[in-house]
Amino acid sequence: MCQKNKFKIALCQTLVEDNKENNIKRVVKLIEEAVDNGAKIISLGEMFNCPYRNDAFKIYAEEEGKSETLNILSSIAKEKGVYIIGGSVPEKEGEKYYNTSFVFDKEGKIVGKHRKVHLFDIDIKDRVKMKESDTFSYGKNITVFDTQYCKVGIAICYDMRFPEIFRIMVQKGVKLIIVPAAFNYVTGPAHWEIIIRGRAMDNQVYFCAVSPARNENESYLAYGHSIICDPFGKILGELDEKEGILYSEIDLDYLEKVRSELPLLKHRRLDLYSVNEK
Ligand SMILES: NC(=O)CC(=O)C(=O)O
Repeated sequence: MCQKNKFKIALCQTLVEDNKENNIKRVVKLIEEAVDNGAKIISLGEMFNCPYRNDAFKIYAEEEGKSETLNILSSIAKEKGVYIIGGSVPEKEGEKYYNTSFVFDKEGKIVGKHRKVHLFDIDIKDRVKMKESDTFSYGKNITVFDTQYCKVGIAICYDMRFPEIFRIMVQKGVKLIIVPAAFNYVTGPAHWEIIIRGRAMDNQVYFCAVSPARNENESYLAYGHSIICDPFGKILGELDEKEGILYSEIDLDYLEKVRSELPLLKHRRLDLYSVNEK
């Protein structure tokens, strides 16, 4: 029996190739396996149906309401009675494109939609270059939604580097944060784990980051290493770079214990923190 304050989460780290149908087939297979293993909230990685390349985003983009990918996720969420965090997909709306995560509840309804708010425009010389803003427009919202278990916050990849949005999520009552993300072979080893442990520990939340698996035939080499960290900053599990599913129990009683024993959120000096920054 699933208690409301303890439940199993599954992070599906799938390989992404230049073939949408195959990408979706892989995702469906792993979601079904996660359901069979008792997961109640299941998340996919950033760009799970499309290679992480500017020249692919517009070709793979779909519109909400007419999207084959979203229809499939909605049907499985409903059929299996689970929440699905639909990683992210290239979304088209009018003339604009977004890197968007759609969230489905147990009835298959969209209950959350996050458009990446910080676009990944970087140039680490001779190693990794990406300019998402060549294709995507900026999202404008911080995204939280309710589940039967707790409030959940969603961000996408590069958003993870900006701590302000997670503190706002926590002020809104979030206890679990899920970030579909595709760090790479350079920034992953350097920053992935330290960011995730820091965000989990400062905000005293469960923090999950879900990557695609690494595809050595692609130009962008994803880091993989999907990970779950508890509210004390302890890593509960981490994959390597290959396809797989990471499971963990989320224990909201433990979260309350951490918050009451080490009351960081209560000890904040809100009178000191505001700055007029341009
Ligand atoms: N891919 C991203 O959006 C971010 C990333 O790889 C990083 O911040 O590093």
